[in-house]
Amino acid sequence: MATVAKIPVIDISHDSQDQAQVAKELVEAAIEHGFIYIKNTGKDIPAEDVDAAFELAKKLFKETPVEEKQACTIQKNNRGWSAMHYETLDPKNQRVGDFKEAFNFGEPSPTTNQLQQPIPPSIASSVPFITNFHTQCHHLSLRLNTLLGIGLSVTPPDFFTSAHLRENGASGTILRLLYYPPAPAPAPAQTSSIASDEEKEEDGKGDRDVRAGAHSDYGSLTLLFRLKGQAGLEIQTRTGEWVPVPVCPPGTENDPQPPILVNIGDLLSYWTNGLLRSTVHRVVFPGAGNNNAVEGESGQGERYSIAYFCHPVGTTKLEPVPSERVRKFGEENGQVKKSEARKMLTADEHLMSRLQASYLKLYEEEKKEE
Ligand SMILES: O=C(O)CCC(=O)C(=O)O
Ligand SMILES: [Fe+2]
Repeated sequence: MATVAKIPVIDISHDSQDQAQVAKELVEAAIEHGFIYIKNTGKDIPAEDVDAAFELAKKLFKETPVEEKQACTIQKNNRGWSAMHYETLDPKNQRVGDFKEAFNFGEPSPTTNQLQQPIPPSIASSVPFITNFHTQCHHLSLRLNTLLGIGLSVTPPDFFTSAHLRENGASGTILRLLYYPPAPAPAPAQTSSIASDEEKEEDGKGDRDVRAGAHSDYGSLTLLFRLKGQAGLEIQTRTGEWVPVPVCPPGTENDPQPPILVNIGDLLSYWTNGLLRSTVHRVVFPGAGNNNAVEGESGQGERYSIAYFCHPVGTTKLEPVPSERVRKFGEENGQVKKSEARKMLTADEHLMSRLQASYLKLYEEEKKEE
């Protein structure tokens, strides 16, 4: 069995807890691993709502006619449907796009609470549920931002939180439903040896599809919901190895839901001079010919996940955050000089540059039209 990622499990659900201590644990995990399990006790996001969100994903990916989804094809605003192979998260190494389908919901309008994008008629009755789930994730991400602010002694302590408030402006925040179909049947044996095929798979450049290519996330924080038994997510350790991230780490087996996996995105890493770590990860097909499988999980069947990509208000200027620890880290690691030289980006500019690299077709087509 595989050696699994050693990611801390943190419980932020008790109001009576020592917030400074929880904040410290969260920040240390964000620095060391870039990934943190948040125990899901159902207080922030009720267990039945997580179940309902996965039911909605099944309806969208399994029962909705493809024409309805096509009419909502993803746009430059990053909202809508992304068909199989449409997105390529690791364009340098992938020959084909990701073996997945996804649907992105942008933030509801702060004034009307409506989604501002086309929605397939088959799931139109679920719009109030989607906006509510979006808002529940928003509140959890605000709590995490507040704890990060406390843990990093940022001044004022609500610096991160106020940069993320919906009422302070529009952001690139997305709630994304993901569907990964079952593993394709292995290609018929060719004349080449099995060993060399395996070698090609090892470096991610094999013919066999990768579910989500190696990447780091773009925003500040990502909240990831997964289903028990469905393997596939791996992170890259500091020494370059790929290790699986179990859905239910020890101590969470009896919780109402698997923990919510939180990871730091590139924007927050950039904003903190690289102190908080944006860790590279991918989704693969563990199991066949690869021993990176977690006990009790399977990697060949279909897989669902739900990601909430949290972004600050688009106009936020990404100057290093006001924290002594961030400043010192930047100085010690030569980041400060670089940051003086670097063009000061806004959160929207930062996101745009990343989207262009992974939606090759969308931006190629637009280039031709220009
Ligand atoms: O499906 C997963 O487990 C992870 C997906 C992911 O990393 C992403 O969409 O950015
Ligand atoms: Fe990701």
